[in-house]
Amino acid sequence: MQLIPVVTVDGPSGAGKGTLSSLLAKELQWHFLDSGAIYRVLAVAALHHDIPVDDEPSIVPLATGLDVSFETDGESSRIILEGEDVTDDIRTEQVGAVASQVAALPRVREALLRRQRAFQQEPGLVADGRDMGTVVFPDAQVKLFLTASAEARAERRYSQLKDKGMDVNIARLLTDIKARDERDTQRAVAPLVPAEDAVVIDSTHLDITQVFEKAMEIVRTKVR
Ligand SMILES: Nc1ncnc2c1ncn2[C@@H]1O[C@H](COP(=O)(O)OP(=O)(O)OP(=O)(O)O)[C@@H](O)[C@H]1O
Ligand SMILES: Nc1ccn([C@@H]2O[C@H](COP(=O)(O)O)[C@@H](O)[C@H]2O)c(=O)n1
Repeated sequence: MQLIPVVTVDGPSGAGKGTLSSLLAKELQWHFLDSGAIYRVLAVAALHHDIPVDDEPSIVPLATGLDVSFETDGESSRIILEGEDVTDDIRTEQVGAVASQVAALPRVREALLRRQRAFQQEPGLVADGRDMGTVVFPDAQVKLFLTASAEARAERRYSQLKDKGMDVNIARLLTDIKARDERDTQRAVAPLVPAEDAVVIDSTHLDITQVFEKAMEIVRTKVR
């Protein structure tokens, strides 16, 4: 049986995983899984339902029955949670921080596994996250680990949020990024770590096109 090919892109917050993964998915004409969006939607659901972020027994059923749909219409895609469009709401730094707390709960991660694996569909999948190559798709044909210095990532996030007209402070962003790195790398289950067979790309001094070309070079050698 021919396995449906998967390219995983893991790495810390703001490294450019989403940007790279969507470019790869477009180039290959494959599906795209933004697994962070699932954790972010769960964080918003917990906030909506007034569930404390460390209340694992209440968040597990919420994760299992999460009423979310990812609606794509040509170039644009919307995320609908319990009938409400949360596409923009999930992208705030506050929701990112809550998502990383919820994501540290082992049974919550377990509850979201099947939902993520369901994205592996013909003709292939590009999966973006923290544990795509280590836990969710351990048999992926290509595993990339995209990183960059915390300072470069904070600057990128600063420009991104400024462009959206948001009032942001770079020192605060750097502190938040370091706190998220600490939580994501130190958690007991599925910590952020490169898979043993991952190729590490440090994008600190690379622009988006250079990262994309490097990644495509690796993909071409492994996927036919
Ligand atoms: N190599 C790069 N050089 C400069 N800017 C970049 C590069 N890669 C991505 N960016 C910019 O950095 C910002 C963050 O990128 P992106 O959202 O892809 O990161 P991410 O790793 O998916 O973050 P998160 O895990 O928090 O979702 C975006 O504004 C993107 O355009
Ligand atoms: N596979 C994943 C993806 C995400 N997380 C956690 O969710 C937070 C938000 O993710 P973004 O990629 O959208 O920034 C992130 O900080 C992780 O804590 C995860 O654990 N596993």
